Amino acid sequence: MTAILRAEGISVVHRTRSGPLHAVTDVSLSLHPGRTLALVGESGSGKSSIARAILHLPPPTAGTVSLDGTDLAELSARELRRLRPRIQMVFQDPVSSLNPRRRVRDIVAEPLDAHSRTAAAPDRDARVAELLDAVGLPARQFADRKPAQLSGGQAQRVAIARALAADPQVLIADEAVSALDVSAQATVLNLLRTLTDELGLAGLFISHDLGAVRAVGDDLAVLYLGRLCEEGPTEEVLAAPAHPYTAALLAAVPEPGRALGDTRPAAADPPSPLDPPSGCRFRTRCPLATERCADEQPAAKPVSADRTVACHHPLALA
Ligand SMILES: Nc1ncnc2c1ncn2[C@@H]1O[C@H](COP(=O)(O)OP(=O)(O)OP(=O)(O)O)[C@@H](O)[C@H]1O
Repeated sequence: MTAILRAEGISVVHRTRSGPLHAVTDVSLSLHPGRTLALVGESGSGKSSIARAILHLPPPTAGTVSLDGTDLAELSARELRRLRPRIQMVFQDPVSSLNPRRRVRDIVAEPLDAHSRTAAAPDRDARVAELLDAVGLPARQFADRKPAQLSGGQAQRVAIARALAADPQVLIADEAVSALDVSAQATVLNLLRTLTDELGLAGLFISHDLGAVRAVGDDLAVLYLGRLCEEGPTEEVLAAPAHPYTAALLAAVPEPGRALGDTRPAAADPPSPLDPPSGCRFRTRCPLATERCADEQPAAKPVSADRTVACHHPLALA
């Protein structure tokens, strides 16, 4: 299967007053039409930094991002501006991402207006109605509302309709359901799933919540302190995690060490990306860590046909 978007070996280093902060290190991801990759990790693990690097906002410090075979680094500023709408993003806080003074019909039409793709007003209205329909908001009822007259879930669906108006190939949802109540979460997760299936979009679903990931991601990539721990089909990874960190996340307890039946106290907080541990970044919280883990960064290795893990002591697959 050919990927529509490839990020290869990307690193993101933020300059801070305390020195360089390694938010993302040597991460590779591929997104495929009609599939969604869920990227999961704790707060600060570098998820949003990856999303911004994919859009070249700004470009990654190292590595390449290519869309449909085009390396974004080879484009002029103008070409990049023209290509960027092919990758649309939906953010965590739907209400603040919508202009409070505009009506839903004008918000959804923003990408159409920007590119003057639809000349006549009736065409614009018809397209807006179609897009609102696609996200389950009947135009008759919603087109004239303002953001304040929408629930959080409805506002998020308007943001998704606006993203679709740009006719994207890739849809990135960055914590797009985290701020919603449980039933709105389910609606938006189902919608994202349907849209990738029906429109053949390639999805990147970013979340700290494994429950949400289970509902939407075909494939799962687990991020810890800026590095990928493991990757593979979501159901397989969740049924039998190969990386101790994934196992700890799944056990859903605050102390990963305890989740694995270890009695040593795990480090209370994840280490700082200003001074990440040597070798494997998870080793300071990992009950299976040995000296080798401190000395040597584990490379990503295949553990089955379509799964990889970066660990010196991977858990046995059932
Ligand atoms: N512009 C910036 N300047 C300096 N440091 C930054 C910047 N943006 C992010 N960081 C740092 O980079 C690391 C990764 O942040 P990022 O926002 O990518 O993580 P995240 O997984 O998306 O977390 P969250 O879910 O909390 O947003 C964090 O330590 C963060 O403090």
